[in-house]
Amino acid sequence: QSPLIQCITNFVSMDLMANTLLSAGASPAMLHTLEEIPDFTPQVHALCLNVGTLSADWLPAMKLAAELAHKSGKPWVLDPVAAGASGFRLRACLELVELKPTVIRGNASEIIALANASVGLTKGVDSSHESTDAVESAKSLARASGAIVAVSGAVDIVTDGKRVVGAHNGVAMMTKITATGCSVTALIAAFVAVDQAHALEATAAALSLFGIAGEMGMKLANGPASLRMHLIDSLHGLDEVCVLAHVKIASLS
Ligand SMILES: Nc1ncnc2c1ncn2[C@@H]1O[C@H](COP(=O)(O)OP(=O)(O)O)[C@@H](O)[C@H]1O
Ligand SMILES: Cc1ncsc1CCOP(=O)(O)O
Ligand SMILES: [Mg+2]
Repeated sequence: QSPLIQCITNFVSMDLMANTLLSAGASPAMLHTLEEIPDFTPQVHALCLNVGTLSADWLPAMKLAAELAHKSGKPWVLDPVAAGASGFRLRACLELVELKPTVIRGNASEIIALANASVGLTKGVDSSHESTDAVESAKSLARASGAIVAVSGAVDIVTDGKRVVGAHNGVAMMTKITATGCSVTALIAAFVAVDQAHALEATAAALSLFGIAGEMGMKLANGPASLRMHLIDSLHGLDEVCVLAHVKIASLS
């Protein structure tokens, strides 16, 4: 279906995120100017908001885009990068959560910070927790927000507040490439755009597929830089037979 995905994202991630969407068959558009949002956002199939390099002047565009997506029945996905790193960032993330994201995807430390509304000891954009440490936080955030919540890590956890699913694909080397988390959030937006009625399943499938591409890519890679290239090539080359042979999604609840 090649869904059109609007991404308002951090400067670090723009290239890898756009290439991830293209290699998966979606159409990325990195449009973030406030003046363009009223014309453009109602036309997209899904929206991805990412606060990685947030500054105050970007926030009104993010909020307007989220409101328009919600109003026009389009899914939108939030990546609360480094949510617990500062009061400014945490407040911005909490305000965005109020605007009804379809999915929230973060690493474990981000989901714990958001669920507890707490600023604290952080490693910035990286996680200092395992995804399994964040299951209860993810469930309570899902219940409080109405969003599907995904926690990435060695096991990617996806919950709607009741059901909990684990996607077990991926390789640890993916954490050594900047913006893989951002990019899988955008991939989730593309998957949810195609199957909005099954947002939990679409989220788990996107995480699993990205992980499978990482596993395939790792067979050809020598380190993070070559994995970045082979991850994109592998994502582009995935077919149904390969996905069905490697997908590892299991119920955890
Ligand atoms: N230990 C791991 N083993 C396998 N895959 C991992 C591991 N840690 C993270 N990943 C994968 O790397 C990608 C980025 O996740 P993560 O590093 O948690 O996000 P972020 O970059 O936002 O912190 C995801 O696809 C995730 O499944
Ligand atoms: C390094 C960095 N700094 C601000 S945003 C960003 C990218 C984070 O990407 P990811 O969360 O996917 O690791
Ligand atoms: Mg991240």
